[in-house]
Amino acid sequence: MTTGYVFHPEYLWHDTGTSAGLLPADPTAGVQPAVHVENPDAKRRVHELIHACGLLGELMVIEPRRATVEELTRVHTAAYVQHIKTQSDLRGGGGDAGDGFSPVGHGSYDIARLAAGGLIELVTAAAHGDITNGYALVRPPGHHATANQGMGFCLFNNIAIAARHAQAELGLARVAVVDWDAHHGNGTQAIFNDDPSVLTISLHQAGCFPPDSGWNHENGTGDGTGYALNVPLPPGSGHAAYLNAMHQVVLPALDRFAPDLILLANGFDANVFDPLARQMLTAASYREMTRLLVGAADRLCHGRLIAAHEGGYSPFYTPYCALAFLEELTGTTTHVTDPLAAVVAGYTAEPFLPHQREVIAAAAQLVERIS
Ligand SMILES: O=C(CCC1CCCC1)NO
Ligand SMILES: [Zn+2]
Repeated sequence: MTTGYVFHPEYLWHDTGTSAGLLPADPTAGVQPAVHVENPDAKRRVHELIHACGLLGELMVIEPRRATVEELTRVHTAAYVQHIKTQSDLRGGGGDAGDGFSPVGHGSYDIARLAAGGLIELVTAAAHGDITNGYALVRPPGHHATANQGMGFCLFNNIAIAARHAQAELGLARVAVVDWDAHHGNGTQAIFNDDPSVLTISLHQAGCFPPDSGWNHENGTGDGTGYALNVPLPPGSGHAAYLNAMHQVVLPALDRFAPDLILLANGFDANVFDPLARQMLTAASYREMTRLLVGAADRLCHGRLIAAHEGGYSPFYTPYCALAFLEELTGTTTHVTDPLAAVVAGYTAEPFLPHQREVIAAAAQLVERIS
């Protein structure tokens, strides 16, 4: 079993500026400049930990390439692609992808193409049997980007572009997208909303971002009815709720859909220390969730599970969540264990609460619409 790995220094050069964490600085309005929350640090530290603990040596490094405009426009409008390029050409950066929350630095167009191209190279390697599964540690993230709008730090929808490439070029007709980033995978859902060949399943903190998005009734439209599932978990949801959602919704949906490829929008921002959400997952939670997803991929599609890094903003804890994920993906262990496991042990003990059970049951009822 071989796990592919995509990383590139340019991903760290996507410049999100000195916005005050989330918003452009505005000193006269009292909005102080600050390093943007979607900055390279957490991702750099993930890569450094993978390297320092020796796991990098277990991975097949796959070189990314820049996605072509043709590959981008399988998902995005030509006008939007051009918008990102125009914003990226601004000397000194300061551009935005469309919602005021998604900085486009000088040169970010080519970096975002390299992120999407990294996913394309991984799914290609999996389709050719060169790797079983893989992980693309990319910036900028993608799962909020719709066909014509950047959103939530996302420029191009890396996962959606890879899904369309897999269908168009690699003969992988049925693609399942699981999104366990803390925020709703609205962009991916919108892109495939009327398409039964792509199943989207999003587990996220209810109503966190985008506002008023990712509710149970969002179940696909037209021919795609039944092929979008949402599990809007209440704030404070942790191990028990997420593992129940995996068992009651994600795995049964994947079994019914019988995908040729599983893509994972792999955000780690549902972790207990993340500044942009209020969930309580730990490295141990990600380990168990990954174990289940790897099992489903082995059962359904020759192990073909390709993950794209999305959110995850705690520079000190995200690396341990990512390492736990990668150890399960590769079927190996390293000498590094979560040094905060004892600190968060009580968090994982939170009970599975009725209001969480209700959300999961509502999503589980929709699974039978999948055929
Ligand atoms: O991690 C993210 C980005 C969420 C933020 C975007 C603006 C406020 C919350 N999306 O998955
Ligand atoms: Zn997120």
